[in-house]
Amino acid sequence: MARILITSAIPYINGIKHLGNLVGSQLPADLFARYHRARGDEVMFICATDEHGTPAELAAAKAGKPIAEFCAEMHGVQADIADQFGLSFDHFGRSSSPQNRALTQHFAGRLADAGLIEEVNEKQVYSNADGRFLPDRYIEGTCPNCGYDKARGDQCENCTKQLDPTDLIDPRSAISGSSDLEVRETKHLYLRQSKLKDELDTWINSKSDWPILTTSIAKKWLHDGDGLQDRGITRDLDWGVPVKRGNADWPGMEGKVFYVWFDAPIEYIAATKEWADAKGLDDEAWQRWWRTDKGAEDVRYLQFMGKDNVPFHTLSFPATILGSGEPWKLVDYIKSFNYLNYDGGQFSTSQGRGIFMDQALDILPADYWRWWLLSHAPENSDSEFTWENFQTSVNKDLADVLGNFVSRVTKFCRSKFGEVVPEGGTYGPAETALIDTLTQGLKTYQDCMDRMEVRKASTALRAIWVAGNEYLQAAAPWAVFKEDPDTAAAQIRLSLNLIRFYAVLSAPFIPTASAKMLSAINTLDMEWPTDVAAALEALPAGHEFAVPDVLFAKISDEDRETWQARFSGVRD
Ligand SMILES: Nc1ncnc2c1ncn2[C@@H]1O[C@H](COP(=O)(O)OP(=O)(O)OP(=O)(O)O)[C@@H](O)[C@H]1O
Ligand SMILES: [Zn+2]
Repeated sequence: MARILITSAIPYINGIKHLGNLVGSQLPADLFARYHRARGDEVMFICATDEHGTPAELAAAKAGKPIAEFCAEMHGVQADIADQFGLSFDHFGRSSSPQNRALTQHFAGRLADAGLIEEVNEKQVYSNADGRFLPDRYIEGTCPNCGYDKARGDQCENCTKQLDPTDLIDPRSAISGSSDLEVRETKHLYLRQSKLKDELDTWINSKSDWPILTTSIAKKWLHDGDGLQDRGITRDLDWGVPVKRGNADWPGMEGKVFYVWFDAPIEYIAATKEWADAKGLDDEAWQRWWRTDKGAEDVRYLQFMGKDNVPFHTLSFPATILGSGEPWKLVDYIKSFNYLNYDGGQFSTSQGRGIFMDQALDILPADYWRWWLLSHAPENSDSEFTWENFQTSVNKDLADVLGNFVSRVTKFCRSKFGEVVPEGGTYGPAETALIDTLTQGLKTYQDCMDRMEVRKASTALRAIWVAGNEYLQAAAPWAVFKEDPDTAAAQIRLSLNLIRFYAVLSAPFIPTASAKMLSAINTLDMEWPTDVAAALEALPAGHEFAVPDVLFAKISDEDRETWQARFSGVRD
């Protein structure tokens, strides 16, 4: 039994996530958490909400709520939707937790002691009307390059030129619109990542099995231009982890907080402590996942995220861990994703474009989405959600192949033998051939899952479903029954057992349908098959079952058109 630690990139708190966010982080993480549990591994699956930073403050202000209240509420909303999507976190924490506050301050203290933090005096734009420093992207003005009048202080969206806020003509606050701005001196802490460059480079180079997307992004940041840059890890904000050096105050840093990207990955660890605390367990319970001096040396740690998160997970967070000089567990494998696009454009939270998790569940159960998203995961390139493709995939894979098999077998059995696994007959060459095909198919499926190839795994699983359908079609028990009911009984006995086999193998992808299949087939036996022939005898003759309701309804052209129209605009 292996021990597998899995973390999903933590979703930002400012709103409900779209399907791109889901397939780029939480959903594939859940797929592998479920798979490893099914294989008998001990799994710790951690996610949380990412709650600090200016966008959260602005979202709270827009909602007319104090920030702490807003975050608590949104955490509840996200937790509930995650649950409805079947995301099987062991703990869904909050980066604003006291555990994360303490641990973030602890890491900062260790890094400072190791000489890896530099105090830098900077000039930054202060808005008198807003009573706060403005992050670069909250300063708007006219682009000196192209004249676009809504250029941001970090970049002009129109001509893509990288800017400094002081480059803007007629700068104003993007929050209040006020042009009463001034440049003030302020002090910030920088993480001296450049000092760890060689160590990080060696570590990345040792990861020859990582997705190219992951290592190429890491290497670009390590080597392009002047190489790995030091990174500001503090901000002049109210909402965040107060800057402290361990337990001690940090002179000159009063009233400042750590930058959200410093504390967010630390929350993976802190959330595991939240889990232990919530269960009334001692520190040993979470440290055995995270401290190599306390039992974590045999843990395999997998991270999941979209491509924009890769630099922080390949460089900044490892710099924090390595720089601390303490025996914290480093990630073993980073599964990163390209982007899922929506119907000819991008998903966008700020513009409300695309399908959001709550809306998706409003129209169809989670498994329809899970199947489509995972079987079209943007692994090797960006991929695109279109309603046509979604309709085709659901109707063909789920309704015609898997759903139809379950329905035909159970209904035929009920009509000829009753709702009980029939006895009599023996298996012949067709059954032996099927078992061979399934044995090969199972191996392929496991290999893909073990290599963490999501799309290929879905293809392999589908091929396993198809094999059963083809067998049933060729065996034709409905025709055989008239002449030779015993042989038909053997065919149906095998097919009913296949339903259990399918439920077990499919559970990581479509857990709800899988549970429905198991409940119809009336068994709690979810043992992962090692020997296909034996697995197909789990339900003996005489075992009772019930014909389930329709597993997957087909999507009609009318539904597709209605939904396409409904989701063509922006959400309010
Ligand atoms: N279109 C997308 N396809 C796949 N993954 C995505 C997509 N957009 C964001 N992600 C990933 O989703 C995860 C959660 O993202 P987060 O909540 O931080 O939102 P975000 O990156 O700000 O996205 P958005 O700006 O669309 O809200 C991250 O790992 C991110 O890389
Ligand atoms: Zn411009």
